[in-house]
Amino acid sequence: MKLITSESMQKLEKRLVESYRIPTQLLMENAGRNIVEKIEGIGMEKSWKQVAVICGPGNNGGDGLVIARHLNLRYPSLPITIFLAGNPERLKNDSALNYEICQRIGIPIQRVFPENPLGFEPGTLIIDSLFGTGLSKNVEGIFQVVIDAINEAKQSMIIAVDVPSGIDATWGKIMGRAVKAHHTITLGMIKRGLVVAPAREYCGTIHLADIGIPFDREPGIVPQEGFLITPDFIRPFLPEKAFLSNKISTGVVMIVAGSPAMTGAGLLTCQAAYRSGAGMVIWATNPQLAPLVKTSIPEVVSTILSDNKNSFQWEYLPHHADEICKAILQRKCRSIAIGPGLGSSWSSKYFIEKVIEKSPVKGVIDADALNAIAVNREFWKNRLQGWILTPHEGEMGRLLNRSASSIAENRIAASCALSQYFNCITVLKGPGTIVVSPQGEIAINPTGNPNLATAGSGDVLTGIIASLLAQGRSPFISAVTGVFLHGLTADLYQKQSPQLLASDLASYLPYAIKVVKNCEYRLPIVDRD
Ligand SMILES: NC(=O)C1=CN([C@@H]2O[C@H](COP(=O)(O)OP(=O)(O)OC[C@H]3O[C@@H](n4cnc5c(N)ncnc54)[C@H](O)[C@@H]3O)[C@@H](O)[C@H]2O)[C@@H](O)CC1
Ligand SMILES: Nc1ncnc2c1ncn2[C@@H]1O[C@H](COP(=O)(O)OP(=O)(O)O)[C@@H](O)[C@H]1O
Ligand SMILES: [K+]
Repeated sequence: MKLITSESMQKLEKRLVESYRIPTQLLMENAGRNIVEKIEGIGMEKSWKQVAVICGPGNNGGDGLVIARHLNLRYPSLPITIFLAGNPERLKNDSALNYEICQRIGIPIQRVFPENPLGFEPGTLIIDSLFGTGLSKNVEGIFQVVIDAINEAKQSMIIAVDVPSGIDATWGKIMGRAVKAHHTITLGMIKRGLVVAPAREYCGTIHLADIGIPFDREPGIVPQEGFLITPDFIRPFLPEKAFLSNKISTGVVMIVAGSPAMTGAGLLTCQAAYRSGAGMVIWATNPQLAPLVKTSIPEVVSTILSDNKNSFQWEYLPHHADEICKAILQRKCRSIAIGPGLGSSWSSKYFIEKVIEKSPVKGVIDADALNAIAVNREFWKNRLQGWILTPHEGEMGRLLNRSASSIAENRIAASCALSQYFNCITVLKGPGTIVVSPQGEIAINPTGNPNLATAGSGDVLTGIIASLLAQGRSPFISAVTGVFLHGLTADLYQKQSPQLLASDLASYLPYAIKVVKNCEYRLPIVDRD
């Protein structure tokens, strides 16, 4: 499902208004009335004491004025007040017209001044029409006061019109302050910034309302600025074993993960690779771990790396890289996953770099392997074409030589920067995982929940993506399909149990695959009814 930026939405509307000759007044009317219809589906079964429609200085405020009028028509006994933040004399065109209509109808309008701050009594339905896609700078002064008052309202429901005010609808940034809505009814198309963190948390449930423009009639003119991953999109790329397939033709994965202190990382990665359809999983393991591998996952084939004769504790050494490259060829591996639980010693860093440099196949670079790349980032610039990097914000910060908090502020921009720098596919993990290609394709994942914040869940993701790669999917498609399935597994599991372990995730994965295959899953965040 296509996502759109604020700039493109405004341009597109202008263009379609011209080509279809739909007056903008009609669009605002459609927007307001269709939003009222959605509001009726969402929140009118409760008997609200009053409705507060908070209107700002632009067209988003104009939508609010139309909403107030239609609510007033449908619920004549419900007290409705319009709170206007801004000077009514400076309202323009359609907003000015709707302001006048509301005045003439006699809907109470209260102008908001800094000296008489807003407060909402419990039981208020609040419609946030302060800012939409036209927000152009950080929210300050009276607007900040209004947003704080909305967020402090008790026993109320907050419904944001188009976007929660204070959100940058292109990048998903919080512009100083933002309304924390229970529902967001977005107009025409889903704005890209709504579905990524940190903004996603401010949107509540996202609904789509139409404004009377046939956006989908001319898909060619809607720019490619990102898409939301959907079950329909990933369905053709799910694991599928052909009638004549054998374990090699299905796909062989090489896993380079785990160490004596972090065995679980390797086990989870291997398990996830099998559960997502790989024909054979090879684990490059060390002599100390080999017996454990056999008992934990009997299906795993191990390539036992040579013993370190002179050292008490086994560790990864650069010459092990040659052994792995040899095994990749011998075993006909089609992808590699490297990183989880490898440790951060200098010898493991050299080893990791050597594997990535010499490996005959490409794949997923995660965890300790990301940190090894980060230490030598200038060397790796532009050299990771075809590889998939799966950092969380901390790892991404190290890779870009920036703080994790600056990554968190604008996750899409950071992901694009990483893909550009290393020429790689980027998977920035976290709520609303982002997948970006060096060509600028941007995919946002709607699945997943905070139960995934558990040790080892990233290792499972690495195994899934590497497995899909081995099954012949392209790197971008493997990443997109992998993050969706990983998050969906957690969402489905949550219905059965509030606690998720990474090993549950690996075991439950086939169920998520089945649910998508059988078209049994609908995205919960978008209500198209
Ligand atoms: N363009 C169209 O044809 C349609 C637009 N619609 C609505 O129009 C909205 C976009 O309208 P606008 O472009 O007028 O934008 P907004 O209504 O989001 O706000 C823009 C206004 O706010 C001011 N402003 C921006 N950031 C500010 C800040 N931080 N502090 C103080 N003032 C600030 C601007 O100077 C401008 O006056 C959409 O979100 C949607 O709700 C709908 O009515 C449907 C049709
Ligand atoms: N709050 C959250 N909401 C959704 N997904 C989350 C959340 N927290 C973590 N995740 C997901 O869980 C996984 C965690 O991976 P990672 O940080 O590498 O953990 P680990 O190294 O312990 O395996 C990622 O796929 C991430 O997207
Ligand atoms: K708004």
